[in-house]
Amino acid sequence: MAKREEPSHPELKHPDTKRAKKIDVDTPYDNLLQKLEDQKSIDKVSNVAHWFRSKDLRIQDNIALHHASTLAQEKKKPLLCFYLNCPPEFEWHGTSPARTDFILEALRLMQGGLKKLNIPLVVLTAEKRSGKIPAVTKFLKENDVSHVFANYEYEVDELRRDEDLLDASNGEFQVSLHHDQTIVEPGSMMTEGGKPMKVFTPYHRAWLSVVKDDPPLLDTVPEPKAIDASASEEFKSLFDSKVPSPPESKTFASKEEQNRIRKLWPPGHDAGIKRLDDFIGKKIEKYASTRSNPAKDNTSRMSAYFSSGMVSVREALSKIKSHNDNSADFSSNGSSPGVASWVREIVFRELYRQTTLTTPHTAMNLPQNLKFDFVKWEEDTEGWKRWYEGKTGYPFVDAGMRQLNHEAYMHNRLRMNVSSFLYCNLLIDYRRGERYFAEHLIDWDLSNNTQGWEPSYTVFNPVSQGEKNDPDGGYIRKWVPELKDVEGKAIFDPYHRMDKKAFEKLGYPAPYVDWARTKQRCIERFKNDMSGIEP
Ligand SMILES: Cc1cc2nc3c(=O)[nH]c(=O)nc-3n(C[C@H](O)[C@H](O)[C@H](O)COP(=O)(O)OP(=O)(O)OC[C@H]3O[C@@H](n4cnc5c(N)ncnc54)[C@H](O)[C@@H]3O)c2cc1C
Repeated sequence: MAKREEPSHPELKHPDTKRAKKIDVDTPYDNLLQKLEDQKSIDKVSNVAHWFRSKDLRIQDNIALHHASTLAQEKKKPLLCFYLNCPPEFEWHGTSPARTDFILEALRLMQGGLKKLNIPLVVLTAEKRSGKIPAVTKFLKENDVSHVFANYEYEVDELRRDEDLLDASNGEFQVSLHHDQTIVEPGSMMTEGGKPMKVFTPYHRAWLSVVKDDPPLLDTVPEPKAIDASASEEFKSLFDSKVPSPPESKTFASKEEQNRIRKLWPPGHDAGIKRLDDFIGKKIEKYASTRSNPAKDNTSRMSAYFSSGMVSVREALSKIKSHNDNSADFSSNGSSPGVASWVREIVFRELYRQTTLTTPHTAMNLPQNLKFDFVKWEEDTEGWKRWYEGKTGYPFVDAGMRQLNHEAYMHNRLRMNVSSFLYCNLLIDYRRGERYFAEHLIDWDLSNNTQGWEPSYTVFNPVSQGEKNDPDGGYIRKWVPELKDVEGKAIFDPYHRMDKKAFEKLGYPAPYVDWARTKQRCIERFKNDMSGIEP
C-alpha cells in the first residue's frame, strides 16, 4: 500500500516504502562488492592516489591511506592525495556552518602535514552533484594514476558514487576500498539465522567477545612515510591547491561566532587526541555514574572527531585498552564501570553503521520501522518555532535546544528528550527535527542521527527526566537564564509549581502543550495510522 502526497517540506522527500524494501534486498553495497570483484587488477603501478572523504580526515591510523602509502613506497612512486569538494553536498546533507568550517580547517591542517612528507593534498571541486565522478576521473587520468585507494562510506548515495567510480574506471585505474570507520566490519555480525544483527543487546554481547578474542582489531596502522622528494617533482603544481571557502549559506554569522565555535571544537587530529587523553585521564572513571547528567558535562565530547574521522575509533580504543591494563575485555567483568559504559556507547555507533549498510532505506529519509512512514504528522508552525528556539515552556527541552543553537552540540540525554517532544508531543514529522539537527550539529553523523531519531512509542516526560538527570537544575539554569533564580523543584515545571504572579515575572513561556494530553494523542495517532499497515 503506497500513500503519497508531495511533502510540504521538500528536503524531507523520500522514496515510497515498496521501493525502500526493494533497496533493502538489492543493496548498493552488494552491487558495489560485485563490481569490485569483477574489476581487473592492474599490475603496473604508475602513480598512486588516496581519496579522503569527510569521514576519514586524518593522516594518522587511516587504513586506506596506509595501503596507498605502502604501495607507493614499494614501487617508489608518488602518492597523490585528494578531497572532493562539492558545494551542493553541504546543502543536500544540510551540513551546519560549524561542521563545514571544522572540515575545511582540518583539510588545511592535513595539507600542511602531508606537504612535509612530500605528498600533495589537492582539493577538487565539482559544482554539481552529477559532476563528482567526472571531476575525480579527470584528476586520476590527468595524473596518470593507476591505483586509487579510499575508505568505505556506508550511505546509499556514497556507495552508488563508488559504483560510478568503478564504472568510469574503464580498466585505466584500479580502485581499492577499505573498512576504516569501525572496529568490527559492518555487515559481519550475523544472527544464528544468518541475518545481520539489528538488536543492541545481542550485538553488544557478540561485539565484546569478538574484540576480546581478537585484540589486534584495535591495532593502529602507521602514518605514511615521506615520499622521495624527486618522485613528487613533476607534481609540484599540485602543492599549490587551496582549500576553498565554505559556500555562502554555510558561513558563520560573524567572525566572533566562528572564533567561539573553533575554541569549543578545535579542528584536527591532535586537538581530538588532546581531548581524548584528557577524558581518559580525568573523566572516564566517573563516566558510568555521570554520563546522563548534562550539568556534569562529563562525557568525552569526541563525537565531532569520530564522525569526521579526525580521530579513528581504533586509536581511541587502543588508548582505552592501555588504560584498561592492556586488556581488550571491555565487558563489566573485564573493565571498570566507566570503561565498560563508554565502550558500550562506541558499540552503539558500530551497530548503527551496520544498520545503515544492511538496511539502506534508513539512509533515505525513511524510518527503520517503515510503518512510521504512515503516521499523519501535524504542521504546527508555532510549535515548530517554539521547539527550535527553545521556548516550549518545558525547561529541560528548552535548555537542550538552546545548547544546540549555541554550541552546535547537545548532550545525549537532551537529544533523546527533545526528539521525543517534537514527534510525540507536537506530532511534528521527526524528519524535520532530524534535519534541524543536521543543520546545527558539529558532530552530524547520518547513522547516529537517523537512528537516534528513529520514532518509537516511548514518550519522554521532560519534567521527570529533568528531575532525574539534572537533579540540581544546574543544566536548566545555565541554558535558560530566565529561570536562573528559581529555587528547588519549581525549576522543572515553573508554570505549575510557582504562584501565578511569580511565574509571570520570569518572562518564561507557559507550556505550549499539555504533556499528558498530547502523550495520549500521540499514542492514539500512532496506533490508528499504523494499524493494519503493510508497508
Ligand atoms: C536524536 C539523536 C540524534 C543524535 N545525533 C547524533 C549525530 O548526529 N552524531 C553523533 O555522533 N551522535 C548522535 N547522537 C548520539 C549521541 O547523542 C552523541 O554521539 C553523543 O551525545 C556525543 O557526545 P560525546 O561525544 O560526549 O559522547 P560520549 O558519551 O562520550 O560517547 C562516546 C562516543 O560514542 C558514540 N555515541 C555515544 N552515544 C551514542 C548513541 N546514543 N548512539 C550512537 N553513538 C553514540 C559517539 O561517537 C560518542 O562520541 C544522537 C542521539 C540522539 C538521541
